[in-house]
Amino acid sequence: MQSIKWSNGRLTLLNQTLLPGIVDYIECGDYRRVAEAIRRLEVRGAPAIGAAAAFGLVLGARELAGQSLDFREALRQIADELRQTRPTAVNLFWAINRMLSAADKAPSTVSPVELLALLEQEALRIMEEDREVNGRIAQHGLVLFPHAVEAVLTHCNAGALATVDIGTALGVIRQGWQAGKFKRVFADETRPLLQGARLTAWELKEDGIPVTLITDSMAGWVMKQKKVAAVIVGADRIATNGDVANKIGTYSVAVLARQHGIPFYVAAPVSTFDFSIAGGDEIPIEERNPQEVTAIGGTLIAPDGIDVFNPAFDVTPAELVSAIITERGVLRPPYGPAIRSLRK
Ligand SMILES: CSC[C@H]1O[C@H](OP(=O)(O)O)[C@H](O)[C@@H]1O
Repeated sequence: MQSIKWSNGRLTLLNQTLLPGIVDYIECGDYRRVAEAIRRLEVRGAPAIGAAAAFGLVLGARELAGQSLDFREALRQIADELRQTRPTAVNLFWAINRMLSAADKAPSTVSPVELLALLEQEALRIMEEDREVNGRIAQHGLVLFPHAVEAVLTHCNAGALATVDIGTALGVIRQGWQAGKFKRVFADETRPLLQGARLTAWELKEDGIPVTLITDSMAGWVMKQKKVAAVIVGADRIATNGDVANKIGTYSVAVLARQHGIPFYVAAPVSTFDFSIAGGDEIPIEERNPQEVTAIGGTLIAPDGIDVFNPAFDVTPAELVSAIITERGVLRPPYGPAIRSLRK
């Protein structure tokens, strides 16, 4: 299952809001449709959002190439529109900045058409690098399982649908299962948008990996009953001190894991680290439409107009994180020095 496809200058996104029941695709003819897809979570997951935005800039550059205007300034305006789609996943900003940097490095004499070709190559590199990074994260994750365990738990979806390839947390899970490190995965449904139930359970079932779906409120009891030996989740932004922003509910899982003496692992590429912030309290947390909480599939599950708090992410403090699995290896606390070394 490919979340994103670029072929013959056309961007195709798997519409994740319709999964698992409907497998349908969105053909993005211009950057505005890409921005809408990110806002709607038709494409979602930090690395996937970054890659989609990169190709959104390519579509924008193609639109500009035929116009007589300040190409680079107009491209920066399109980049700003893409930046405003979602605030938490740092990969969005990392990818956009990388694309603009590629354009800025080009000589001022290059034509818009030549810049367009250069931007397309950079977006393709971002996609290919994510593919390679997924594989390296999966490999490094194996060291965390020297002995086979019964099962692991994951929250939300950090799989193929959140990246360009096999995923981050689900990449580790796929590799671990293939290596016989565990026999089953417990997947939190992940209210309110159910990325666990709709996406992770679907991905793992498609791969033939035994998966048990649970509601978010069951995670503690599953741990109390010793049904899982580790937690593996993804991330949307990691601060220099190791604080981790991830889907809402992740912090609760981390606290429960600590209570039950279960290791809590985070799998994330270096592109998810935000070296500009010291701690998690600087991470912007997206708040989304209250109707995501008060309705499911258009059916009201709460009084209409009820007050709602709907943060899409929370921040797990570094002291609750047992290890961070990156493509450069496994980081252990204290995270500061190890994370700063990633920057080089
Ligand atoms: C590999 S990043 C996946 C990360 O992104 C998800 O958020 P969303 O579905 O809102 O894009 C969630 O936090 C996942 O852990």
